[in-house]
Amino acid sequence: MLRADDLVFAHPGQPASYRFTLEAAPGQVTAISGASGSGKSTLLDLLAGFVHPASGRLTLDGVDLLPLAPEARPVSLLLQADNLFEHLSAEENARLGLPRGTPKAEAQERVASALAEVGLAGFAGKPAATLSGGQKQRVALARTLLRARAVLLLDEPFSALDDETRRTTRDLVGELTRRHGWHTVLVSHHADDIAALAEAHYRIVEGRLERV
Ligand SMILES: Nc1ncnc2c1ncn2[C@@H]1O[C@H](COP(=O)(O)OP(=O)(O)OP(=O)(O)O)[C@@H](O)[C@H]1O
Repeated sequence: MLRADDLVFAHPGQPASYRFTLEAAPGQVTAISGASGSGKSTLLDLLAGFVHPASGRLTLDGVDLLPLAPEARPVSLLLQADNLFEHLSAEENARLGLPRGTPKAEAQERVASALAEVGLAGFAGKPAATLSGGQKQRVALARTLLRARAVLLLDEPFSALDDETRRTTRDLVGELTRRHGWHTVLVSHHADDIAALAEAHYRIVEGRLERV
């Protein structure tokens, strides 16, 4: 279980502070909604370690995450767009999820398997710049698979996609979350995405997370 207990944070120069408490279970999508400017990205930044709370606790299965730098946290982050290096191929982008020094043959096999799992077998050599928005998100998910981190943070990951692609990409996120036991935290202001995907839903109101 990913748990945030009373994480207190204020942006420099802002008088009001946030106080976030939430639980995100493995194999489930936990949705976060809230008005523009309510603090959704700030919450993800706290979970990822890009900003530090003044007080509170953040644990994954009892392990304290707060002392860990962002790259040492068991956390992957997927944004609305711009998740890939455009000049690299699908395969090269996905491979960035593997530890440096992974033997070449093993890396090729694991990248091919991850691309197949996200429905992109046959796309390995394509430059990212030539992929559609949905295909790019799938490559980013393949990289996340290879990273094998227990927490996946998604910041409006379907917003740049057309309706049909958003449904299939959304279904894929749900499948991968269940299959790999990810603690997936989805920031979205789309009620239909939340209804289709999330087992739990919090809304940010006046700096607090309210269970919906
Ligand atoms: N680095 C910063 N310094 C000061 N204030 C900031 C900083 N980053 C964000 N804020 C402010 O904190 C508040 C919350 O911002 P945040 O980006 O977390 O909201 P959000 O809910 O993700 O909004 P949106 O839905 O519009 O993306 C906003 O009022 C924003 O202006």
